[in-house]
Amino acid sequence: MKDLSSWGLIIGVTIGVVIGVLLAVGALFCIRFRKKHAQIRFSSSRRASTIPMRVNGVDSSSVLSDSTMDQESPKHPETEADGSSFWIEGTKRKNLVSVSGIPKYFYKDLQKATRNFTTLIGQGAFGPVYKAQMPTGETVAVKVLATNSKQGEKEFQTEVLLLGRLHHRNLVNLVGYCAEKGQHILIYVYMTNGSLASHLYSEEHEALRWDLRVNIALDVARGLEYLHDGAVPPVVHRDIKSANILLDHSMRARVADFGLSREEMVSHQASNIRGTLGYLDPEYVSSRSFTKKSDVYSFGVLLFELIAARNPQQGLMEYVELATINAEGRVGWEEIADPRLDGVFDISELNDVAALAYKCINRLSKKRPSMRVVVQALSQILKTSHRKHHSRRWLPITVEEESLDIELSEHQSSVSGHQREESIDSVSDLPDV
Ligand SMILES: Nc1ncnc2c1ncn2[C@@H]1O[C@H](COP(=O)(O)OP(=O)(O)OP(=O)(O)O)[C@@H](O)[C@H]1O
Repeated sequence: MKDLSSWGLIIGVTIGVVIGVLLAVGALFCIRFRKKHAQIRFSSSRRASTIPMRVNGVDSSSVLSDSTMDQESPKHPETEADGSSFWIEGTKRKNLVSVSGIPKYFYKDLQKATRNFTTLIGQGAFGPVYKAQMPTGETVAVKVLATNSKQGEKEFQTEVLLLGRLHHRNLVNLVGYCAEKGQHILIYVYMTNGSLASHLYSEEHEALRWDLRVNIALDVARGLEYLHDGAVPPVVHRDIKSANILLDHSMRARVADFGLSREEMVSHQASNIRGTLGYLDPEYVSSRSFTKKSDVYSFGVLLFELIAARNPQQGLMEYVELATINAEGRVGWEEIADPRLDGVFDISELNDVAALAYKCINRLSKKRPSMRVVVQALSQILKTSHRKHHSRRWLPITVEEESLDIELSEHQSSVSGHQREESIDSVSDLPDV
């Protein structure tokens, strides 16, 4: 009897253990299945919201000619962990982030911020641009896509997708967009000092000092270098011109309007040619194939614009060609210097910048330097200028000279703070023309 009850106990315990093990295995299986299911759901939603066009240009950027430190445009202090800014909190559409990670905004809030679209800054080929005062006090530029433009639809999609992945301190970064009520709107960082063109050609502004012009050239070169060599895949701007260079409160320059493909920009004289007359690479015009070197050509024209303050659509290049008869592209460029400079510039520095510009506008694209080499050359020019100013400190100088010197060195140190050691010594080391 005792034997029988102990057998019963053993059998009972064994059955209990078996059931327990089966329950544990079942529970484990359930947990693993749920985890896996959740993973599949997560990755498929990520796939749906991520367009595999490019990885973020910043994360994937290769080492550029100047330091990659602080390469990204300055982050707003109130930047969320996911990288999207919430400086227009309350205006930004809640829980809605676009496919490109650029925050989406309500139309009615933008309407309010632009006082019902009455704060017009200017009108571009893309549509009108308004200044907007956000509830947080932040000022932004709001570009409303012309609704009657078919091409505008494409531009809008291209720009939001592309710009969402491009960030650099020398680019006019996109900070938001709105796609509502048939309207397509792009929101950009506001550039207080307007376009470079307005500073070169409008009497409303004081003449730009020479040192500022060289700093602006370097800023633009860095922005372009990032587009060419830092972004993955590379971006060719296609419309580098002084109207597309915008200046912030401290006169630092940023490249605007990249990623646009406007039909309105098509020259009326040569069909299917995109860009702006006066800046167009002649090789592109004949071959119809636009390359990074076509941007380099337009940048060369921009450098001459900075030197001479002459509009490329009003004979700048003819003026340059005349100057080369004597200068052979190396010296004597001071003849074409902007009269508003009043002769206040270092002649050898101006000749170096002009010689660089001349190499950029070589008719043969393969003889033009890359933007990386251009950045190196301009950094070198600025470095030499900075050194000259420092060595002059040992000579007796006037009070005015001293204050100008301090101002310049402050500006230069903010520029050179993120430069790496250059690998070329002078402009003459560039590919020969
Ligand atoms: N982010 C910005 N901050 C301040 N002003 C801006 C900004 N973006 C554009 N603007 C100004 O708005 C006006 C229109 O600019 P937009 O870029 O649309 O055209 P554009 O460059 O003048 O001409 P196009 O479209 O033919 O290239 C210009 O005066 C420009 O300086």
